[in-house]
Amino acid sequence: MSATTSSSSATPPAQLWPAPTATGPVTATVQLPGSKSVTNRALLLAALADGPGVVRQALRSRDADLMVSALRALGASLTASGESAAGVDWHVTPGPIRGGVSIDAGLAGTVMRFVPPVAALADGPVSFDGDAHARKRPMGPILDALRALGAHIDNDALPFTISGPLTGGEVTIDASGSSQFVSGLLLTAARFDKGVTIRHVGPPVPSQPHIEMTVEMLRAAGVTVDDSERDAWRVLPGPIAARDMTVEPDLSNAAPFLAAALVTGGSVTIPSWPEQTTQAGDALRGLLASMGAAVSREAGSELVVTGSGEVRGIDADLHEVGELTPTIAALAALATTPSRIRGVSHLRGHETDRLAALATEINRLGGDAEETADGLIVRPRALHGGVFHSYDDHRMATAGAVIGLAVPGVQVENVATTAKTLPEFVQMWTAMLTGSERMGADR
Ligand SMILES: O=C(O)C1=C[C@@H](OP(=O)(O)O)[C@@H](O)[C@H](O)C1
Ligand SMILES: C=C(OP(=O)(O)O)C(=O)O
Repeated sequence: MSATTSSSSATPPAQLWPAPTATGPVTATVQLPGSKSVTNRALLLAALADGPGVVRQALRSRDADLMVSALRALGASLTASGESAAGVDWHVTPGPIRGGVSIDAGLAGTVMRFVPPVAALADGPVSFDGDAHARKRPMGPILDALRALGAHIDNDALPFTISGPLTGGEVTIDASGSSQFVSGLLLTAARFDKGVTIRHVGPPVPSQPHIEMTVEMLRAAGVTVDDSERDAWRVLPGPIAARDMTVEPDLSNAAPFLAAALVTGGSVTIPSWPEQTTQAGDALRGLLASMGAAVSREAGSELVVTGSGEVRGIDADLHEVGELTPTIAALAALATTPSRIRGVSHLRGHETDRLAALATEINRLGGDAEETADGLIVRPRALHGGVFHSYDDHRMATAGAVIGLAVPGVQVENVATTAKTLPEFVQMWTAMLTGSERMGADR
């Protein structure tokens, strides 16, 4: 049958979600499920540990499910209990690391960068592939590093096959494209015979808090990590202790909900905001205050963000917290004064080229956004309705939802892509706007 007569071969129509427009100030308490970054580190460390462990209130999402499948394929046993809106408790029993398997990384940076070092310890070759766009995400520096440490790898990006043995040792790497190159090597390094010493040479490494998260979680598992020298990390070989730990709520996924307080002049409360955390989302407290919000932390560690009805522009270097850029850019598109976002050229290697995507989609709605070499300039201009494309990027989809709060007629294409880290996004967003007192996960 020819393509023109086969309905099954036709491109399916884009799924458009009418982003709800707020009819007044939002007042809501939003409980967020667990952090993607903490969940996927915790699962991987549990699978490499010296005995059975538990990861509690873990995120259930596409990226987390991909990590679970990858670790199972490599020989760990993971069983779920207590599944609720708050997440799931994973009981993880490590096993001998098994080769001869294929891993699907989807579009998950934490799978494509964190799992190959584990696979290099397997007793046979392990193949990796992912979504079409995943093949474009930068992998070269971590694959070169694994080669330098002893592994054989047949490509410089997805798809590739990796085989050990990997002994570890010293390696120099340019991690300016992604902090995940460093985190990926560090997470497994204690299991390499010689441990690992990583030296970064190149423009500054982004997302330092995510590297701190890696180091902190390794130390909590009894691993010796020396990060006293700038741009160098040393992990001694040794056991990774089995733990029983609980995942913090995902503070980066709080961003669009907190942004709703600014856009509508309302108030959004996030319970269980950690007192101390390495999550990038903690920077929202300062960023949203600069854009005009009143931000307070209440007893019992609730975070409350209250908008005045006016969103102010911002000049911010988001190099350390790049994953907050889509929400900040959406707010900038609704602001009364110009904004400049700097330091985030590495976002071109995220789920999509986020700088190009944000400028294109804001301008498609009548806005005035300009890409720079390392960020965006967004100037105030009245927006109109239209389709906001997500590019299979969960944070683009939620950025479209934020704009839709203030601009009637915004339709977000493929909002289902939010399943990467927050499968309940649409229900939680709708509940926030319809005034349910508490919504989201019960933590
Ligand atoms: O290690 C992690 O969990 C992450 C590190 C960061 O990656 P980059 O350093 O590539 O930006 C961040 O943007 C990503 O969402 C999650
Ligand atoms: C960059 C992101 O994800 P990943 O872990 O796939 O790199 C993100 O969640 O913003």
